[in-house]
Amino acid sequence: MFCGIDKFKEECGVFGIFLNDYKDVASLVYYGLFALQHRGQESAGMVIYNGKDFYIKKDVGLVGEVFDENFLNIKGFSAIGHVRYSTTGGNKKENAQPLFNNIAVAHNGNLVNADVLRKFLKEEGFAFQTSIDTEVILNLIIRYLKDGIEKAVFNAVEKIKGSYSILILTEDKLIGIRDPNGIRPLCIGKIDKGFVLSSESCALSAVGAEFIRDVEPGEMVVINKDGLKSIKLFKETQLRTCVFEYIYFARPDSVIDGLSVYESRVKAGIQLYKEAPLNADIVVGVPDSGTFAAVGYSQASNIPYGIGFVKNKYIGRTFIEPKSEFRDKLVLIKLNPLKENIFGKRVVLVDDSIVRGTTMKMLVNLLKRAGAKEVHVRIASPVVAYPCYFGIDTPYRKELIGATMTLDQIKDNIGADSLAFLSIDGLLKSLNREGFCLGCFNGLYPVCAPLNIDKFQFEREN
Ligand SMILES: O=P(O)(O)OC[C@H]1O[C@H](OP(=O)(O)OP(=O)(O)O)[C@H](O)[C@@H]1O
Ligand SMILES: NC(=O)CC[C@H](N)C(=O)O
Ligand code: SF4
Ligand SMILES: [Mg+2]
Repeated sequence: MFCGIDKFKEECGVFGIFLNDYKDVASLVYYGLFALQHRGQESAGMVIYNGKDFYIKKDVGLVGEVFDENFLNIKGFSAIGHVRYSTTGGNKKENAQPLFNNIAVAHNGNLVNADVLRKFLKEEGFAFQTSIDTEVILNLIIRYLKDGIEKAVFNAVEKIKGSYSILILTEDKLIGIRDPNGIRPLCIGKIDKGFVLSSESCALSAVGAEFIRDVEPGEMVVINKDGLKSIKLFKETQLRTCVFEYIYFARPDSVIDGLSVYESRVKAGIQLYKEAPLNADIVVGVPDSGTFAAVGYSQASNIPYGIGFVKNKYIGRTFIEPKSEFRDKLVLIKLNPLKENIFGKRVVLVDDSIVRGTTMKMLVNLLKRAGAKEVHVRIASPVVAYPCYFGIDTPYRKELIGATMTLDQIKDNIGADSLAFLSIDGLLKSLNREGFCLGCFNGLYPVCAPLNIDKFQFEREN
């Protein structure tokens, strides 16, 4: 798959629908998952309920590859779907979500105490079919199911720690839960005589649903034929949305917890100019996610924005990575500099983030070879110096360029004429509110993070 773990990987996306009519729920979830494809490209899956039976389809691959016409023609009342980027447990068919055992569960996030709970459940006789943390959630719910699904969910979330936006599908209910810190997004939409739950609002538009609101941190929403009810699962909650959703992960046409992702990126670019101004001839953004901050930097500086790179639009994230000496040069087939705009110019090169620094090093080099007189790098987020434990597959700390080098060393390493990152204060100013997880920038996480993290910890047990 694309690039191995050499940068922050996306997370997962969940999408669910509950209708009072017997309709094409499979197609609707398919469209929803398509709109969330950027959140996970390893595997996809869906569970449909037609009033009598559950139908399940999941596999490794993209949304467009996993579901066939026969499956998508199944009609029903409700369905949930998932796109996965693995954080606990490898990328294989058994680990694809939703998980199913009379109820279906789809999870975005990562548990930090899955190991203890898995051991506890195994001692109680629960069998595990997968090596993912999500199965702990499913088995905990099943353990308490005799008291009814709502009570079972309540008891299960009391035990799990970490980040989770979860969808649960039963014969008569669609349930959505967001962890007490609201680390991963989840929102509610209205469609015909029913409701939609989605990781991001961009997927609501894809099915013609109308955005109602975000699920609150620590809230459970239960949807059935009588409508939607809300239950508070925790006494104490706080909003700590992952700030990287705004910086890089989420689609720019989504609005998360009241903030437009697009606007937050443009504003980060404006703030970046205020903190690190300079004179130059052209502002260039790194496609895709660096583009918006570049527009902001250009607006604030009055330096014209120009296209600096042409991106090969067929380079999906499923690009097979050849195990060859050219591995490091993958970016060359993704982005090609536009000499006409670059030659002889002082360029401000803006990207949303630097993780390992491999992308930026090559892009600076490409611009210089295309005749740029100077290349000044501006990054619209602070230095990533700590890993993430909450649903992002991060490189180890020693592989983060910001954890091992000073600013000057990074500048020299990537070959830039100057380099500046947005400060944490500046980032918060551009977002214009508080209530974020900033763990990968300051090492302070909303939930105690484990000392050792091993994505494949359960692989060896099965
Ligand atoms: O420092 P690095 O480890 O090289 O990673 C940082 C780069 O990775 C991301 O882009 P990515 O290529 O994943 O996707 P994009 O096209 O959506 O921006 C991010 O936007 C940076 O450009
Ligand atoms: N990226 C995610 O949200 C992953 C969800 C879950 N931890 C898994 O590995 O499947
Ligand atoms: S550590 Fe970083 S990537 Fe992980 S949830 Fe917090 S802000 Fe997001
Ligand atoms: Mg990028």
